[in-house]
Amino acid sequence: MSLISLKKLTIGYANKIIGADIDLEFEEQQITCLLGANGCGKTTLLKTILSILDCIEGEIIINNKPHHQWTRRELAQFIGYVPQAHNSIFPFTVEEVVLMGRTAYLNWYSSPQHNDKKIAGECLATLGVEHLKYQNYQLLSGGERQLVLIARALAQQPRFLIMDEPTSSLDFGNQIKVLEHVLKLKKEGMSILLTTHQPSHAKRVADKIVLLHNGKVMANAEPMQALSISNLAKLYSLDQETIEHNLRFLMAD
Ligand SMILES: Nc1ncnc2c1ncn2[C@@H]1O[C@H](COP(=O)(O)OP(=O)(O)OP(=O)(O)O)[C@@H](O)[C@H]1O
Repeated sequence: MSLISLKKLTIGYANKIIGADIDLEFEEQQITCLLGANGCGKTTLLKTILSILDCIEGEIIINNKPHHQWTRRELAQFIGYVPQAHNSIFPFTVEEVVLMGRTAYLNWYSSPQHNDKKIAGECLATLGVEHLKYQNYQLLSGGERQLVLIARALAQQPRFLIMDEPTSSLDFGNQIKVLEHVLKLKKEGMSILLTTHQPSHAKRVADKIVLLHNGKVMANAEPMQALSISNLAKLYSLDQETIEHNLRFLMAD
């Protein structure tokens, strides 16, 4: 079953179209990886699905309901979001940042309860960063922040998880831990859409790979088919020999 459908979507900003004619289906309990060159519009697409940005044309159907019929609260319970790691303006503790993931389940007048704190603690423990709980989020390293933002999205307990370059600041061990965790979440029933600049990461976890190029979906297929040498060469504007030569060193097989 398709959890999210994008129909003839045009995405972008005022006076600036970034992508058009985007037709995609995100299935239940599947991992989709979105790849494309810097600036091709991956984050713009994610933010449009999340209703952070309005779509210029077309339609987004979420769980059989047009996205404009969803309230912010309903959407936050359905879709979790891991943005690219960023600084916080206020000196929140790590626990407070993760508890923000529980906001969708709180009334406007209520503060997080014991159960919310328990869930936040469990999410931090799952990612191996429970020891950071009372630290100032602003003082964490980029990789630590990234793990905390994943914990915050897990605290949302969403059905669909959107992750924008979730492994970009992580050391090799934590990259593997996050990829393993993504596979575990899928096993538990979650659907995931993530962007990455690492074809090997996409190959490791994806059921389906979407390549975004020049504002269009260039490929939407199973990993082996999507990650062909000719597709990668076109996507990253390199010749096929250079891609082939380097993949021998960079990919596992
Ligand atoms: N608020 C904005 N207003 C106008 N243009 C923007 C805005 N935000 C981003 N852009 C432009 O939209 C284009 C797509 O940006 P986007 O962040 O979606 O790319 P991306 O594929 O996620 O890039 P990267 O891989 O480098 O993170 C870029 O040319 C960027 O400069």
